Amino acid sequence: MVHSEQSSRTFYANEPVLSISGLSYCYPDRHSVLKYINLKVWSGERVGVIGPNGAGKTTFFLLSCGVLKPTAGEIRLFGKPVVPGEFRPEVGMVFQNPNDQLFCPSVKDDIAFGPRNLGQSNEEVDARVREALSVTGILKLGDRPPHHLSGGEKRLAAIAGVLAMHPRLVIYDEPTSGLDMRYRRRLIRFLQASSQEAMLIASHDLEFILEVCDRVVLMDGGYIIADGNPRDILGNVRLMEAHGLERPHSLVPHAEPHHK
Ligand SMILES: Nc1ncnc2c1ncn2[C@@H]1O[C@H](COP(=O)(O)OP(=O)(O)OP(=O)(O)O)[C@@H](O)[C@H]1O
Repeated sequence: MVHSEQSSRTFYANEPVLSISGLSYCYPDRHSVLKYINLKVWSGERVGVIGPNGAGKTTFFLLSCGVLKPTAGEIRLFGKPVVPGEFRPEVGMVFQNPNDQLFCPSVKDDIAFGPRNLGQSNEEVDARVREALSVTGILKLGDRPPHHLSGGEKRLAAIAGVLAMHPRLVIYDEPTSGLDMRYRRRLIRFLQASSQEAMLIASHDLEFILEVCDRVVLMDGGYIIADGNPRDILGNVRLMEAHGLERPHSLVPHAEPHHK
């Protein structure tokens, strides 16, 4: 495995946010999709998870938040084992398709749904809804029906719904898919400014990963192939090409000679 200790930020924490050891998973109709994964995510880290189609990224996320049950191995969130099916408000997942997450008559109701189910008071629920609308920059959308929103607006509404739960780990699956340049840029700024929670972000948009993440994990064939500094991993042409990926354009040296 390629490993780089270098990171653009320093983290201070005794206990990992997420600790995964010996994690393996097989879908009922398939041989193994994840093979003995070990990983620790620390407080405040923004970890990009990259890899070709079918590498196992989404499966890994569904296991991390207790939607799927590991075939082998252990997952701990803040030191406590993840029990499949058990609700853990410390972790929130933003699904690839926001339609999977939005189901209430208004955006505000959707955002309120989680905190209300946590048993928060009406005042606290209202405060969290306002805060989530504000940090995601969608205050004007609060009263709109989610199914009338554009794809980009829906994505921000789905993120707001997750943030209203005050999670300490947020998992984003392909957050830029379907976003135009303006919404993509808004999302980048928002994620760069988010320092409270740790993040796991799967994306094929490698320029986005470079802008947002301070650590990258490269997965392929159910294995973690590399784990380290985003520029070291994404700039490693041989490594990237060996796993069906391309070095992002912004990491191509300007002085590189043209091939004839
Ligand atoms: N419900 C399922 N039942 C059986 N096999 C599945 C199921 N979901 C995913 N798989 C298989 O597991 C493997 C990993 O899929 P997964 O969605 O985790 O990959 P991924 O890295 O997220 O891919 P992508 O980048 O295309 O989203 C793939 O071969 C996929 O076909």
